[in-house]
Amino acid sequence: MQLILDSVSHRYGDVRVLSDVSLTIPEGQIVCIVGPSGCGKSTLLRFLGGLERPGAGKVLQSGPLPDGCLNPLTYVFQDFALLPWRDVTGNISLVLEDHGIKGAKAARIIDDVLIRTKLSDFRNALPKQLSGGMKQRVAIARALAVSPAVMLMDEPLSALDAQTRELLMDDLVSLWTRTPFTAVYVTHNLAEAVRLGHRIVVLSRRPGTIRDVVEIDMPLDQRRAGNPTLEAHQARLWQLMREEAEAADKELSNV
Ligand SMILES: Nc1ncnc2c1ncn2[C@@H]1O[C@H](COP(=O)(O)OP(=O)(O)OP(=O)(O)O)[C@@H](O)[C@H]1O
Repeated sequence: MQLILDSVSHRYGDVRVLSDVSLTIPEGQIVCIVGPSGCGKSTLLRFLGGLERPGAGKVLQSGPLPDGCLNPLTYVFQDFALLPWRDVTGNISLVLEDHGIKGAKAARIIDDVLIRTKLSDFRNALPKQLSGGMKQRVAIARALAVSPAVMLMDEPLSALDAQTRELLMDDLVSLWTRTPFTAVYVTHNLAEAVRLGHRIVVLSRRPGTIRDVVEIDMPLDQRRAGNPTLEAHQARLWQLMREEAEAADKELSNV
């Protein structure tokens, strides 16, 4: 399934947040969204997920859902959003219980996502016993359990330290390489965007419009820190972001 934003604009009261954003999220790709603070990235994600409707324009879904899909769209948040009183298995089974899936069928799905996220040895751990990186793996496993058509990821690694972020990026790359998934990935971190994004959408300052779309056709599993092509993309993205961030800064200081 692919997601399409068609001329989406929105305002909250007097504040124009997004202006005429048209974008396609192709099946099997990770699309990163970057842009200065407050330009409407999370708002865009909420529109894509159907949590809110834009004031103008359309959000469309096209094409068939993946086999076994329980939720077409699922979120992964920065703060993990795990239930503290449920262990790893319990946190994952929750989303299956919502669909009446229990017993052997649930166990099969849970085993599969635990293997894919390297969590099999931690199935009985409570969230408080886990590091931040492991908690985010549980949140990713829970998202995968519903076989979503599109994962909507809002700064999923930004609460983690730099080393853990690296490890999680490696995990996301190997997850995608084994079974390509579709994701919209909001981040402030340009190194993350060039590592994980097949396509990187740069939004302008508020009201967010599409400033540029950068395509990177290097396979994810060949992208290494220090690669000159990636560094060139990152420098170009920073140039665009810098202009927008500086302009946004000036606007705020004039208020
Ligand atoms: N429910 C809401 N009601 C009123 N204003 C809102 C609401 N949600 C977001 N905003 C405003 O809309 C603008 C865009 O917010 P949004 O969170 O989408 O930006 P962002 O690009 O994700 O920001 P950041 O990078 O800081 O996370 C901000 O000015 C924010 O204060």
